[in-house]
Amino acid sequence: MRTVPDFPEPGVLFRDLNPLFADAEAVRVVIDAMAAGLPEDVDVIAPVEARGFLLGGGLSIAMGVGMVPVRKPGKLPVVADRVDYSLEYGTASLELPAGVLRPGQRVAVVDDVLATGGTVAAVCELVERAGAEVAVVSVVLELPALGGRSLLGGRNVLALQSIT
Ligand SMILES: O=P(O)(O)OC[C@H]1O[C@H](OP(=O)(O)OP(=O)(O)O)[C@H](O)[C@@H]1O
Ligand SMILES: Nc1ncnc2[nH]cnc12
Repeated sequence: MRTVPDFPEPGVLFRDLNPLFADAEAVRVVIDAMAAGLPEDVDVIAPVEARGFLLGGGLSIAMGVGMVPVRKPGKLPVVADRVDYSLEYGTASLELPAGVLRPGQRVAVVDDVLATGGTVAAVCELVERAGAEVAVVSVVLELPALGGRSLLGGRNVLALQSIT
């Protein structure tokens, strides 16, 4: 990965994982490590648009479980629920598709970066409001200086790497 200063706005140190995603061996190592860390009783993966989708497909195949994609507004034909949230550089909203996540299912929330935690906290809220359970939040990279875990309560958070 590489660090790009002042993107998408002044003061943000943007951690760009595109070099990782472009490297087949790195992708394999990351997917294998994420899969190895997930609880065995996970029923479904909830990857977050857009960068979480780059991990969700591989992880779904590696784990043998399906996916419920969590999407930005205006993309889903039928919406179960929506949460508005703040992230490191602004505000946004995420939506859960209707009729695919079942109450009681154990969900792995998957994304590339945990920064302020606003994004994955919003996904956890969508999952739990649907009556499902967040078994784990799995990310490639955590930025602990931004305090993301504090927004996630006592939830199980796995990060492959953390940098300050
Ligand atoms: O912990 P937070 O402060 O919420 O930030 C983390 C989120 O920010 C990025 O997504 P972004 O909203 O930039 O969208 P993208 O995946 O479409 O690039 C990243 O992929 C995480 O989802
Ligand atoms: N600093 C950062 N780098 C990459 N993705 C991010 N998402 C939120 N903050 C980020």
